[in-house]
Amino acid sequence: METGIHNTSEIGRLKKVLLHRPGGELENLMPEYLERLLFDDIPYLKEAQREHDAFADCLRQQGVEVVYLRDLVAESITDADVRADLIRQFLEESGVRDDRLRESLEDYLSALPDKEMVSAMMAGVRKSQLRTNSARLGDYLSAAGDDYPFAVDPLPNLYFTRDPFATIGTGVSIHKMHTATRNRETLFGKFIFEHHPDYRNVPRWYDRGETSSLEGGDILILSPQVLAVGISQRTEEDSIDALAETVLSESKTFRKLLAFDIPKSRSFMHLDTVFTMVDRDKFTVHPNILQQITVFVMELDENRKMKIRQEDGRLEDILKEHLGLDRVTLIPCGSGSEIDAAREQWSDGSNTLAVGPGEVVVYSRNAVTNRALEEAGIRLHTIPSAELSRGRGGPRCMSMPLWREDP
Ligand SMILES: NC(=O)NCCC[C@H](N)C(=O)O
Repeated sequence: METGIHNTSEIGRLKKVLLHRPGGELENLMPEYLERLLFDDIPYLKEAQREHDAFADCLRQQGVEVVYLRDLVAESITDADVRADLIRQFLEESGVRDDRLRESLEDYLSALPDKEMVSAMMAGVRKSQLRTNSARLGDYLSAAGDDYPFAVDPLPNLYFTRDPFATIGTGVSIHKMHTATRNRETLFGKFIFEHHPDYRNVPRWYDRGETSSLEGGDILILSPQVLAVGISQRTEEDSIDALAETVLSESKTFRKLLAFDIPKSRSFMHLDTVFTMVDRDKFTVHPNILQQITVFVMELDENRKMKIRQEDGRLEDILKEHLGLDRVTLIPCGSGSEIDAAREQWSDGSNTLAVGPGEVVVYSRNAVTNRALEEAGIRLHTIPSAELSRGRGGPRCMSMPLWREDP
């Protein structure tokens, strides 16, 4: 049972991982609000949970300890003050302004045991769940005259535990997210890393109070010395400057940060939607963006001043040089077919989770890419993916390593 954080690569043997089993938040998705909530479709919850359980079982079979976000948050509620603080901040960040509504929500949440309360926060609260509780609130709701059905919005993207915070080395970066809907998720990270007995003392590389956005899907740990971070739709250059400054000067091992400038678009929202590491010298990549990636190298010089230079040349050669490898193989999503590449990248064909060097978890639906990975000598653990993939994230997006062996 490891405590604390140890994550020095993408491919070291995975020992402990954080997941979130999708819950009631998916049953609070409505067609009119999908875009704002970053979904393209509404997954069928029961099936999504079955698929997610298969993912967790697959990881356990590989010797990985699986912990769940809801449990870590509940275990962070170490006393009544922490609990009251969590409720207060949650309602404030959920935009609850009216006193009557806030009181009613406080009553509703306070009456629940810790785990159920956390699940209720994650699921969101329908106004209809409150109406019967209080006549005073009923008056407010009918007077307010707005027909928006939620008192508190759901957090449907929580099962993508990769994004709101990220473990790097022995520390954590807690993120300011690009969108308001996902920014609320990071409050759970704040409470875990402030109060959970196993995690409260870990170093902090970035914080949710920063002014520019950074999301975990953009952060890849290529080696104990080299980080890669995407400049993407979700992660801004200023955040990378700040992260580089802290990690390169304060962490024990990291010496370089490679900033990957990728196209800013919904389908390529994070670096890990187009590029993941599958072995010491092998990567899967979406071929359509290879020509559009620019890599910048960030390093501290002998006076501890940040130096940034742009790399020219092929991605393989840049990776070879900075990782000290003799050769690098890029395995294209879609295996050379433009059509399969586009279709399978949309369903996260390039978003693999390594459980050890050369061994990755992938979605079953991406058959063309999966065959290419096998032909390149990668061992696959395939998981079902009809419903989970509707949220636009794959096995890497759905997991946050807490402990990996060194590569
Ligand atoms: N690392 C990732 O790429 N995560 C996938 C996040 C999907 C989610 N619907 C989002 O748009 O943020």
